[in-house]
Amino acid sequence: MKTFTDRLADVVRRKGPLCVGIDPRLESLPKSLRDKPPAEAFEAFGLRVLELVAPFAGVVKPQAAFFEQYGPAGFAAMGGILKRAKELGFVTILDAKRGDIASTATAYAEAAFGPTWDADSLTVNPYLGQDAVEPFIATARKGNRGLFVLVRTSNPGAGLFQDLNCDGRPVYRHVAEAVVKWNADRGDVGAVVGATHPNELRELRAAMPGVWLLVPGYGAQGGTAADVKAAYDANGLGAVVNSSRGVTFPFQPDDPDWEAKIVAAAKKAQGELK
Ligand SMILES: O=c1ccn([C@@H]2O[C@H](COP(=O)(O)O)[C@@H](O)[C@H]2O)c(=O)[nH]1
Repeated sequence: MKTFTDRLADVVRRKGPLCVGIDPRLESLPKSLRDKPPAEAFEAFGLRVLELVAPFAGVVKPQAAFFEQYGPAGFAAMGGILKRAKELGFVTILDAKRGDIASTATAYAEAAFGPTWDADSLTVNPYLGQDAVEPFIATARKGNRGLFVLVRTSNPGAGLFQDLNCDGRPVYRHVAEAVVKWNADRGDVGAVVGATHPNELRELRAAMPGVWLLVPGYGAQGGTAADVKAAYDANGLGAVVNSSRGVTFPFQPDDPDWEAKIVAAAKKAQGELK
C-alpha cells in the first residue's frame, strides 16, 4: 500500500493543492434540501459537493464539529461522506483537532483511522505534549495514514499563546521543531499553518522542509492565492490549501443554480492555486 504522503502527492500532482472543506451549515444550505432533517440534508449536500468538486480537488476535509451538533445522525452523515470520498479517490482529512493524555489519545486515533471513520488523516492539537501525540503517530502508521498538527492557526487570536516568547523563539517554532522530528522517519506528520499569517507561513515553510502543510484560511477568512504561494516547495508540492465556505457556499440558499456556482468556485480556486 502506498504511504499517506505518496497518496497526497499523487492527488496534488493530478488536481492541484485545493482541499475542499465540508462544513455544512443549516442556514446556508440550498432551499431544496431544507425539507430534510438536518443530518440527512448535510449528507445529501456533502455527497453532492464531492461529485461537483471532484474534477478540481483531490483532498476533502470534513469538519467534525458541524456533524457532531446533530448527534448520532450527524455522525452517520459524516461517515457516509467520508466513505463516498474514499470511493471517489479523494484523500480525506478528518478535522477534529484531537489531543488528550496518551491512553485517551489512542481511543481518538482508533476512532479516526479504524472502521468508524477510516480517515486518511486527522488534525491533532499538540498542546498536551510528546506522549500525547505519540499514540496518534503510532496508530496512523499502522494503517499508512497521516496527521496534521496545529502549528500556527489561521484565527485572529492565534498569537495569544502561539507567539509567546519561549527561550528566544515563539512557541509555534518549538512546535514546528517537534513536527520536523515526528515527520522525519516516515514523512507522515504534517502541520497546520494558516493562510492569514503569510509571514509566518513563509517562515514555517523554510523551517519545516519535507513537512506537508495544511493551509486553512484561504477564501472566507481573507487569505489569498498570493498569500499561500509561500507554502509550496520547489516542486509545487508540500501543501494543500483548504477552502470550506468559499467553495461550498458561494450562493444564496434560494439560488436554483447553486450547483453551477460550486463548480465555478472550485474551478476558480484550482486555477488560482496552481
Ligand atoms: O487554523 C485553522 C485550523 C482549522 N481551520 C478549519 O478550516 C476550515 C476553514 O473554513 P473556511 O470556511 O474556509 O474559513 C474550518 O473547518 C476551520 O475549523 C481553520 O480555519 N484554521
